[in-house]
Amino acid sequence: MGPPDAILGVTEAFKKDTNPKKINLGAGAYRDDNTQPFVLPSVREAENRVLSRKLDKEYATIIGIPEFYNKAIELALGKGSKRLAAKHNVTAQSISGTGALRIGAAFLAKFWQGNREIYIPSPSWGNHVAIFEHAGLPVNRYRYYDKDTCALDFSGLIEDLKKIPERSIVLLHACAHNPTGVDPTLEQWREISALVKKRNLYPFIDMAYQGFATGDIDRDAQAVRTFEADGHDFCLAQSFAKNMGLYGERAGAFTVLCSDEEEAARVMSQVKILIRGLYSNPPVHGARIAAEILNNEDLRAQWLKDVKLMADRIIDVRTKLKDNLIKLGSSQNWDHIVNQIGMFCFTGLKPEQVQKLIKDHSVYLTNDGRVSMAGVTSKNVEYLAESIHKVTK
Ligand SMILES: Cc1ncc(COP(=O)(O)O)c(CN[C@@H](CCC(=O)O)C(=O)O)c1O
Repeated sequence: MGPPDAILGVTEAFKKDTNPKKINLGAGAYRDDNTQPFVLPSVREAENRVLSRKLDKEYATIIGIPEFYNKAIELALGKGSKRLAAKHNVTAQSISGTGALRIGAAFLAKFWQGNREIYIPSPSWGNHVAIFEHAGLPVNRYRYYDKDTCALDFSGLIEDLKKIPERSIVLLHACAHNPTGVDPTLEQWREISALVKKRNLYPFIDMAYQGFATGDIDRDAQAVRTFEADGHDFCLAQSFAKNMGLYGERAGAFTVLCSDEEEAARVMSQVKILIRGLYSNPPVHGARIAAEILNNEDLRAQWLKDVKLMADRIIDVRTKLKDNLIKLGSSQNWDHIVNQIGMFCFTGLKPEQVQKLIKDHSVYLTNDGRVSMAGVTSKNVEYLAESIHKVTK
């Protein structure tokens, strides 16, 4: 019997709890201030428009719906991208962000001729290890988080990037790092990019939260655009689960940024062969909704308002949680709750404290102390602060 998933298993345990005060801070899925799932108004309207066209249910192409994947990569690189204009990108629709990572893992496992290891941050999203190991790529780590300061361990990151064997693959979170909520500054991204170039490392950028970190889709893409501007070739995984709330629709995109159009044509041929053998072709409905938003200015404008509303609510409850902990007289420094960004807060709670929160207070979070801030609301934040205070004083 295998163990429950470290992240998705938290929600299963939460559902079984009968305590009316229970709080689910497990899976990184946005909730409104009433802890309800939120279907973005832009998504509802886009879906209505798609349905009104009474489209067929035929297979998409192996690489999906062009109106979706062409706009997805443009969202990431920006309308002025020189590499897009030069057709250096190989972009395919994927089964959300996980699927994009999996195509990339399969592609690199088959064709990468450099050092056949991928280095991911310590810590990283729990599923990264399984995705790359299932594809046959050994996973190693580089330092990323300083648990004493609850902030980026930039010197450790740089030191490790200097030691990683040349031509290794390096996984980078574009924004809203999961689970720490700690991102490099733009200046630090520039240093990371220069070092990755100098050490001849190959970047695989995971952008699962574009727009969700700051509420600004361009600002959240700065790391990706810095790497493009610096001339890197790289893989990119995009998810529209969080920033469009299309969790169950599985809308994502996978890109390989190649050296030239000719290489892109060869890479595209191989990506198609891999996808065909993995799942043949992707689901159409979610991609049609996302395409409707990305191709229609009125819906895109509404979407930008929707994604900012989500990001702003998260930022608001971060402040409320910290203020409540201070009001309770907590002696701990909780600055990191407001300094961290995106869906998650890496609280610093130890596993034994997490277990007490779950067992004694019905507050559910992952064992590493990660809190999905989306589960915090103006109604439960006081109870949450009291519970955290009781297990940390
Ligand atoms: C960094 C990162 N990459 C990729 C994904 C995959 O997202 P897709 O849904 O496949 O587009 C997630 C989702 N992580 C969230 C959601 C639950 C999960 O899949 O673990 C989380 O960490 O709670 C993520 O945090």
